[in-house]
Amino acid sequence: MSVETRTKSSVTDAPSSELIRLAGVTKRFGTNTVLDQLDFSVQPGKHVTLIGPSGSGKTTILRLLMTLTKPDEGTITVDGQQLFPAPEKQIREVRKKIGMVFQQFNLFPNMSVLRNITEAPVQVLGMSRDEAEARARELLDLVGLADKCDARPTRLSGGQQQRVAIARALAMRPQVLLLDEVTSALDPELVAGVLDLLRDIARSTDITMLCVTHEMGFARDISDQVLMFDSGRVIESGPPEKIFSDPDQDRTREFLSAVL
Ligand SMILES: Nc1ncnc2c1ncn2[C@@H]1O[C@H](COP(=O)(O)OP(=O)(O)OP(=O)(O)O)[C@@H](O)[C@H]1O
Repeated sequence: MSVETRTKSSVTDAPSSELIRLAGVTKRFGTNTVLDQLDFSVQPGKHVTLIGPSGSGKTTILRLLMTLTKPDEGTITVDGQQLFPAPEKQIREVRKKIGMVFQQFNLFPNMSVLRNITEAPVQVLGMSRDEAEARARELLDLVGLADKCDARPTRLSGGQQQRVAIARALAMRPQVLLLDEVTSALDPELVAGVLDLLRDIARSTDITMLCVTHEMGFARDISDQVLMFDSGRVIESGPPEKIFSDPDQDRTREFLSAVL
């Protein structure tokens, strides 16, 4: 794969700093405390998977990082720059470092596949249209859709739409890729192809991944670290071989026995 400049060879074995840090983050919806004094950090180039029961707050963390919602308390820092609280201009700068792929693809239905991918690099990064298109074609090749440049997303299968969404996220050359249950809306026969693509991206680039998934095999394959959530807190974290085979917490064991 040739995702420019972000090959594994540029990763050192011991990343020196944190790329993402959440400190004392609390998020409430009305009287519902969804995240409760949450602390965790992610090192550059690492793949961290969030697992846990429905409603435990996993998606809310990704939405906070995307600035789609704000914390009630605490700080969030990305690449040394504070995201909350911070002035608008700084938030926009930090946001450029983060790409997200959603469960429901969220493509623009009235734009071609190519335009879906080029729009943000042109509008947000100020890239020339020629450069953005060259990059988009390279990414479409990467995700196996080189022949779909001119198609409308609605003419594509769910799996193909999700591949376009992955290409669109990568087009911004993010340092961090957030993946929110990206195969949950797909027909079962399309799931493996999308997960294989993400495995390839995880293996062959140095992009940092924060991933919410119910696909435990995928989590086991790509993760450097798994965080087990329950009621807005991380109740256990560790490498996948530990969490999936010999967790410390009964709650983790109980959750895994229900989903594996
Ligand atoms: N905009 C909102 N308004 C009110 N409550 C919300 C909102 N967004 C999320 N919640 C509540 O916050 C809690 C955590 O939701 P979140 O989506 O983060 O959980 P999750 O762990 O990702 O769950 P799932 O695995 O089902 O996606 C849930 O109780 C949810 O109902």
